[in-house]
This record gives sequence, structure tokens and C-alpha cells, in this order.
Amino acid sequence: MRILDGKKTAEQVRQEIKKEVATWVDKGNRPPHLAAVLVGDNGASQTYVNAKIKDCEEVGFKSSLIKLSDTITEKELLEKIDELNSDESLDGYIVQLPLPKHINEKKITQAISPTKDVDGFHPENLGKMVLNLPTFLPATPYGIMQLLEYYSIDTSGKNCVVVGRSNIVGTPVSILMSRNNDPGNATVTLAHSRTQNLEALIKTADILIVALGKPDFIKGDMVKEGAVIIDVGITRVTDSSRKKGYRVAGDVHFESVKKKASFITPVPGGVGPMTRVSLLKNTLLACKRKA
Ligand SMILES: Nc1nc2c(c(=O)[nH]1)N[C@@H](CN(C=O)c1ccc(C(=O)N[C@@H](CCC(=O)O)C(=O)O)cc1)CN2
Repeated sequence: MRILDGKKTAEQVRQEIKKEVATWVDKGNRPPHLAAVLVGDNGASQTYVNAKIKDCEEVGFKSSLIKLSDTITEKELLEKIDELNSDESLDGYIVQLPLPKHINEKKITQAISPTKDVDGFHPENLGKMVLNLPTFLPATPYGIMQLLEYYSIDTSGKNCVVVGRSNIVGTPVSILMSRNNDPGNATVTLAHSRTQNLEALIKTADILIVALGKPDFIKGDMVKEGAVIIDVGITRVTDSSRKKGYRVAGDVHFESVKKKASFITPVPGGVGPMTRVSLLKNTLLACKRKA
């Protein structure tokens, strides 16, 4: 079994981006500029947004953090988005999800200008992804594809089962895995809450991508011998023995599944860091496209 080390891979990609930015700036261009909008005080969201800002500093991007109260109305947030859409100094921005319940996430993601949508969530960008046209790919699916490429994992003709059909992970990664690209060209089944005989289906997977948000859901006896396991879960589970008071748990029970897998992503240190670095890649693309 080999570990798909997202932390190490992301660090390597960050170094490549850093060099590319330095060359870009040496040629007289301004550095890429990413803004992150954080609504409310969700602890995990704050951690992720702070990490994104730190990543920007590391590679030489300019970054802006826009913190908004969770009492903001949908109308006010849409006004803020209009402002960001017309801000010429900005290459791209993200609105950190989840949003408070009174705000319609679909309305918000559709209001973001597709040219600044470095999360790749806008319908226009998702449509381009389906058609295999150049666009911003959603960060987590993009990170998974980069990890598979980095470790030269052969996906062509393989049975890939994706568990979970969220708009930001399951659905887009199922499309990327089935596109006529390398990695890609897999035979993909997208499983969800209405799927029948889920366990039997999971057993058929040469590549299993799990994005459910259910800690330790996949156990060793559920997976095929030699399968490639991609764990997208990142749930904070209360654990008083830890300094932080919680542990970060994946959807895969690592200790039992690693005995069967050929490759497996750890949590933390697998898909999460690749998500962050993919956002940097999209922002660099947005900046270069504008020039
Ligand atoms: N606007 C967006 N919102 C959300 C996205 C997104 O891509 N765009 N994805 C997730 C959260 N997310 C990025 O924002 C994200 C989650 C986890 C990590 C990460 O590095 N995780 C670490 C563990 C961190 C911890 O201690 O909690 C790891 O897996 O090693 C990065 C980004 C939902 N919202």
C-alpha cells in the first residue's frame, strides 16, 4: 500500500506556482490577487479561509479577507458580490461555504462573475467542465485529479465509484473521472442516498472516491483488494484527549482499509491540501487570462 500524500504533493505544486509568479512579476505584471469572503464564525470555515490566505502569502499572491457578519441579508451579500465582480484589482474570489441557512447558496454562486469564479462553482464554468473546455475546475475535484496524475495512477477503463453527489465534490469529480482525459476515461458510477446495494457496488470499485461526511463509514471488508481509495471526508469529531478538543476524521476507516488498498489518501494530509493548492492554480489562471 502507498500513501497518496496530499501534503507533500501540494507543497511541490506551491513551489512551482511560486516560481511562476516570480517570473510573471519580473516581467512587470502585478501579482495575482485573490479575495475570500467569510460569512459568520463557523470554526472550520475560519480555519480553511485563514489557510487560503496563508497559501497566497507563501506563493507571492496578494490576498484580501472579507469578513461579514452572519446577520448579513442575502440582498446585502449580493450587493457585496456585485462590488467584487467590478473590482478591477481582483483576479478571483471565493465565498466560503457553507453559508448561514437564510442565504441561498445557489443564488450566491450564480451571482459570482464566471471570469472571477476561481472556485469553479458557476453554472457556466461547470458547463465548460462537462464539455472539456478550458475553465476553472472546482478545487477539490481538481485536487483529486492532480493527486492521481502525480502518482501516475492508471484510471483508464477502471471502475470508479463515487459515493456522495454534492455539487462541489461528488458530481463534478464523477464528470472529471469520466472525461476523455488522462487521468479520466474511467467507467463511473455516482452513488447517493437512494442507491440500492451500496455495499455490493463499493466492492466493484477499482477507484473509490468517498465524499459523504460520515466518519469512518468505509471499512476494510467493504473494499476490493488493490483498490485506490480517495477519502474526501473531513469531519471534526469531539475528542477530549486532543489538545484542540477534536480530531479530523475521514469517511474511510484508514487502519482497516489500508490493508486492502493499493493507494490511499490519509485524513488529514490527503485531499484537503490539494483543494487549497487547486484554488491557487485557478487564481493564477484567472490573473493570466485577464492580462
Ligand atoms: N468556497 C468553498 N467553500 C468550501 C470548499 C471550497 O472548495 N470552496 N471546500 C470545503 C472546505 N475547504 C475549502 O474551502 C477545505 C477543507 C479542508 C481543507 C484541509 O486542508 N483540510 C486539512 C485538515 C484541516 C483541519 O484541521 O480541519 C486536511 O485535510 O489535511 C482545505 C480546504 C467546504 N467549503
